[in-house]
Amino acid sequence: MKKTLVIYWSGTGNTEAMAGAVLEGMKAAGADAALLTPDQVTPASLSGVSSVAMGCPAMGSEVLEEMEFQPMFDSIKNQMGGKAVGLFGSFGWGDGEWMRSWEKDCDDAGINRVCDSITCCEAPDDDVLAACQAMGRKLAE
Ligand SMILES: Cc1cc2nc3c(=O)[nH]c(=O)nc-3n(C[C@H](O)[C@H](O)[C@H](O)COP(=O)(O)O)c2cc1C
Repeated sequence: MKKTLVIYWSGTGNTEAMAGAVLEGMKAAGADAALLTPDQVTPASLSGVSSVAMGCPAMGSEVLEEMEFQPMFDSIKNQMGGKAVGLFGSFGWGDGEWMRSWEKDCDDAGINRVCDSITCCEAPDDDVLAACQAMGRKLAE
């Protein structure tokens, strides 16, 4: 059974709803899948994990959430080699710049992004939740 993770930060629940749908997809595909917030992530969390979905909304000025998520991401980004990764998150008024920057940061760190990133404006609708479930299934393949 594949071991997978969803790691997310959410202030008002929009990215949390996306994370829940990714987790559902992983479980539906038979993975041993867990949902973690940044405070729950340690280097040991990644041990034996083959795929990781990470979710964070656009915060600050088109950046990741800076108090919890960004430090957690910085602490693990060099341990993601060999893992399949997907990114997701909600935004409000921008054009998705935060996600493009995050993708570049991942690519520069050699992280293997295997799915198109999923973004949505504010709360995810049914189509977005279905796409999140599909991301989870793909990461559990
Ligand atoms: C402090 C703060 C900064 C934000 N900065 C941005 C931003 O730079 N660009 C953007 O599109 N949305 C921005 N937003 C809007 C959030 O990304 C949006 O409300 C999102 O749905 C929140 O997701 P969450 O419910 O998972 O916390 C910001 C929201 C807050 C509270």
